[in-house]
Amino acid sequence: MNNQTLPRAFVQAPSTGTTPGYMPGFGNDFETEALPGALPQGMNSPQKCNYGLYGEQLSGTAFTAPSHQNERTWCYRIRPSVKHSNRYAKIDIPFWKSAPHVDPDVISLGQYRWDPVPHSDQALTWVTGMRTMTTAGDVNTQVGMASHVYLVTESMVDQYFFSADSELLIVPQEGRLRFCTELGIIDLEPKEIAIIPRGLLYRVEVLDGPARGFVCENYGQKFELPGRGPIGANCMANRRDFKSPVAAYEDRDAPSTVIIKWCGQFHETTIGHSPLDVVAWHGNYAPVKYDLRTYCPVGAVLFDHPDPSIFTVLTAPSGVPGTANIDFVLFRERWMVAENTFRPPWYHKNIMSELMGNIYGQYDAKPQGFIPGGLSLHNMMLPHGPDKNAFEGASNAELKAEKLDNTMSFMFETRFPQHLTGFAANEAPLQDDYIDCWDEIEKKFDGTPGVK
Ligand SMILES: O=C(O)Cc1cc(O)ccc1O
Ligand SMILES: [Fe+2]
Repeated sequence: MNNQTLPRAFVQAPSTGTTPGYMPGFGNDFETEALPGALPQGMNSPQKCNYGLYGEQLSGTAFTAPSHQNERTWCYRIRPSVKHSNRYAKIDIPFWKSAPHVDPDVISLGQYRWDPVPHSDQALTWVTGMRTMTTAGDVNTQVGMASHVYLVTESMVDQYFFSADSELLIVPQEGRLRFCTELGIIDLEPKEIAIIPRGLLYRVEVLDGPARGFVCENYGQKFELPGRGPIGANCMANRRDFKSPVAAYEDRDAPSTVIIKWCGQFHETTIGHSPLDVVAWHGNYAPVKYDLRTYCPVGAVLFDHPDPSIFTVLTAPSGVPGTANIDFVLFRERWMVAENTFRPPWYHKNIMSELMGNIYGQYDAKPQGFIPGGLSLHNMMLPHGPDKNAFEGASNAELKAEKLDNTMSFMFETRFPQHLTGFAANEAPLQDDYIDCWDEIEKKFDGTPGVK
């Protein structure tokens, strides 16, 4: 056994605890071991690893990616992941779709809004309970995204999953889930988000169900923190508020299945043990969670309404500077103080496609109809903005300092048009009358000067 001294920042995993342990930071180079001395020091590939562990690298970026973007993690595990007992067989997961997926019978051009997708009496896991609402781009060329609603009632038992296609940004709206991953355990509840990286194996357990939420499946370059520009080094999302799990492993022999999403298709193989057998790891490619209540919004302090990019929590670049594959934007509680200003979002058409979800409360541009658990889609270049009531209310409101309270909605905004799935168009509770919310907007112009 190798008796090296543990580094100062070392975090010990709880071997049995019910509360997972976390390490703060976003994209840090972490190191963590569940057994003392399991992590080699000063090198990655000793001739023999301590405890008889196998060393294995998980690369999240090309080997040659620029160093500030290069991400990989070294795992020290009971068995190498290549040990599975049969070839991959295709399986059908009918409601989880991938781009390109253009249903010829569905019209994606339009302003759309949905009530919360209801639970059914079906037992659904993280994999079978995924309901794709929209797809954008192309999973094979690694551009674009899909948006999903998850409806989960059952824990995965001796079943594991990974997506080779994507990282998943998870936004819970109801219920609590536990993500038991190769790199440790993340518990997740509403007002928090998590990112599960591409290729990382995990099992999802229901802590408090049924669970519902939203997922942004990112086919492209990883989410990162947006540059703050002149805002400086603080506010918006701060790195220390992101938490990655400490190492936690299972040494359990049980016939199990591994489901793999690969190029938009699902496959299964069998394995004789829990693959969550990483005893120690170090690196910067890791799952992470973040409490949205720690997001520090920056906004207008005198007049006008800035572009919503001011509320970007995370951005996934597309290769075109400043034009994201996906921005994840948060509309949370904040003070409204702008003078002589129409304070809610303005009317607009946007080259980017905006999918929104309501986590809780009321959204200022749509005081009615956009309810917690609900979604809306304003696709590429389609006009939208405040409904009639929001417009009249905000145009006539006394402009004192006002706290927008009890509000948390978000947007997955992508440079690619989003195509509705058949599920979104025909099975999910689409509000047929959504566009009527702008019906009553009247012409005020009569050719005479003056405020109307
Ligand atoms: O359409 C929406 O409600 C999202 C949005 C909010 C905002 O403050 C400005 C622009 C925008 O697209
Ligand atoms: Fe918008």
